[in-house]
Amino acid sequence: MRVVLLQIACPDDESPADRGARVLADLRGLGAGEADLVVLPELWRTGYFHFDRYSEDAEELAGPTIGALREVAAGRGLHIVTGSIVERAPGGALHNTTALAGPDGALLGRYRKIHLFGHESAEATLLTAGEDVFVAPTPLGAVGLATCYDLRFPELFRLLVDRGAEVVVVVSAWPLARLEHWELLVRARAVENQVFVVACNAAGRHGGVELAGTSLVVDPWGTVLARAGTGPQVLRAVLDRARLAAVRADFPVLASRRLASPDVGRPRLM
Ligand SMILES: O=C(O)CCC(=O)C(=O)O
Repeated sequence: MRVVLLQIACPDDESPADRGARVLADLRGLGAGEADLVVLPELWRTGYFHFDRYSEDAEELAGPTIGALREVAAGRGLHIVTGSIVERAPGGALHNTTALAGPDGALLGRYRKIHLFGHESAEATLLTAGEDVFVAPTPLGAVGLATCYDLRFPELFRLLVDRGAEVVVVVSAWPLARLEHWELLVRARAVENQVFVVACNAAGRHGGVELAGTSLVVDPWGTVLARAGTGPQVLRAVLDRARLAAVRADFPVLASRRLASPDVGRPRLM
């Protein structure tokens, strides 16, 4: 599987509409056969730290941003993890929502960020948390989705693996101030779950926050297959599905789990 990550900057002086047009042009410019899966970061159109724009920028899942990305997916015959939008749900609630589009333009599903971020962030007060984990079977392997702060919650990733995920795509707007955590957590989630982790971050500065960039593609052994710099960048990697099977067969850690087994009672508290 050839993956392409668009590590996008969201500068304050670029409107969401202009950014949308720029990113669509970049996507349409991808060479034929260059990618099987393209990934965009978290709230790339609005800019994660532009909390004042969340409400005016919110769209339905069937709105123009996801619609345009689905058209590109169909036109180029590739899967796209759309990065997230501020989704206005039918009942009016706002969510941080990422969609997966298939190579025929079909919407294969959507993931609403479960762990909303509240540290120096208004996200947790403006948005409503999702409740459902997301894994979709694709010809490329089973793809699970997670969003940024979710990285700090290993139980979510274990659930994704229990549901068959082979590749977990994490869309992010992770600040530079915690770059060390980002690298550590992306690799840890890959190693402990023996999955590929494709972590696409935003770059540059917006809303007064410097983002980390440093998008990463990590294999199920924890080996970094590709790492971006801190600026805007297109990052490429090739995922070999056989590698996942080999790691799990040669070093079957997941088979040693005790607390998930119905044969093991509740752990005793000492
Ligand atoms: O957990 C962190 O340090 C960053 C989280 C974040 O920026 C987000 O969830 O958007």
